[in-house]
Amino acid sequence: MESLTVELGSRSYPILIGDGLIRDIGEHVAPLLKRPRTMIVTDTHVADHYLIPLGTALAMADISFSSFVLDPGESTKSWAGLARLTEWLIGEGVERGDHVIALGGGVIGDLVGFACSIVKRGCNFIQVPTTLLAQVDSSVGGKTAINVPAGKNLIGAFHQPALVVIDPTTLETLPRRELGAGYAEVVKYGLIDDATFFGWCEANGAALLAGDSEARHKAIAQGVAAKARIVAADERETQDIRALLNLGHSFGHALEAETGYSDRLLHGEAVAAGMVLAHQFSAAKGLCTPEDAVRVRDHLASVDLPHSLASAGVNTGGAELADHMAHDKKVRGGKLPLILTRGIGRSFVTDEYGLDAVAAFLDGQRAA
Ligand SMILES: NC(=O)c1ccc[n+]([C@@H]2O[C@H](COP(=O)([O-])OP(=O)(O)OC[C@H]3O[C@@H](n4cnc5c(N)ncnc54)[C@H](O)[C@@H]3O)[C@@H](O)[C@H]2O)c1
Ligand SMILES: O=C(O)C(=O)C[C@@H](O)[C@H](O)[C@H](O)COP(=O)(O)O
Ligand SMILES: [Zn+2]
Repeated sequence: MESLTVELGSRSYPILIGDGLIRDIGEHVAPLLKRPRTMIVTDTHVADHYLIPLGTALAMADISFSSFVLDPGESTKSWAGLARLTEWLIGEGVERGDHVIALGGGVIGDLVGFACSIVKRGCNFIQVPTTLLAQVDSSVGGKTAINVPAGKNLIGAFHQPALVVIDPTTLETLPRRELGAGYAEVVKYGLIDDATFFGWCEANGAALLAGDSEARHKAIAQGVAAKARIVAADERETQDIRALLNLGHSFGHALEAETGYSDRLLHGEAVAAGMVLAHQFSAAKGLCTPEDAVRVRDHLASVDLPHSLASAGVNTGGAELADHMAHDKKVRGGKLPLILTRGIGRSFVTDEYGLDAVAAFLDGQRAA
């Protein structure tokens, strides 16, 4: 088992990574609990595979539990999902000192984290991520949220988990399309500030997606370490450091809004197309070379991820897409900071370009 810490002073927490860890989770959870009781929240797909193993591991550590199983998919990350979950937690008699377990992908993690930030003005939660996306990204860092019609994650809170337990073997049951969506967030770490890791992705991405456990392990360990480092440096995204984790997201969230947060375009798929657009926009402004943008597009295309407006299934005008972007949480003084790049692994934040420029660029991409 590997262990690293998200260094946040009194709110620091460990991330444990190990094959089969879900079956030994009791020994890691028990020391945190004020009473030998917990609540597991998951979705139907994940419950089919992992609710019994997790429950058995807790029972072996003399921890009693109840469980709540939600519908899978992005629509659960909503006011309705939040209402159902918070009412269930209160009905279960959740106490502030309790630790609720979020077992699942980013949807369950974001929803449970947000519910735990507000129920009884805050209780603890533990992330047990079961998608590649959640293992390399969403389970760490404490961004919690639901979606609303105006935009992605617009209602939420920063609320850090008390523990993250990553069992990479859970990815063996994850559908290939979901694995690909998570892979986009893996590639993101290379594009932010680690050109060597992007090169590793080009060489090893296909093997990872075909089930190579060594490649999977390297990607998770590398991704989670990068995320822990960035979150520790700028927990609340106030210093243009954590904002780098939004590479591809201003464009991507607009694509998700356009496709109705539906199965038509998964979050990671939207991020893949968004990262290509961010590189193409940077190239159009002379910030990076056209070859850099081509390299990013070609790699994402080679693993069957969306890499253009057309392959993301979006044919909307630039102005409408830019309207979605105006709701971005990073907007300050009416300006949207964009994550652009000076080359592979050289991303930076700038508010030099207005939404008009973005809209005109997107119209050009639509026609391309
Ligand atoms: N908080 C953050 O920092 C952060 C970071 C990135 C993404 N996100 C959010 O995460 C969400 C996307 O998360 P996701 O990609 O994990 O999707 P998800 O949670 O919807 O899970 C994807 C699908 O896979 C199923 N599934 C999960 N684990 C499985 C397993 N091991 N075996 C079989 N099926 C399994 C789920 O039931 C679901 O149908 C988005 O809402 C996005 O905004 C948050
Ligand atoms: O943890 C972060 O910070 C991220 O930006 C990670 C992103 O992958 C994630 O999708 C995040 O939810 C997007 O940021 P948001 O602030 O727009 O919700
Ligand atoms: Zn994301």
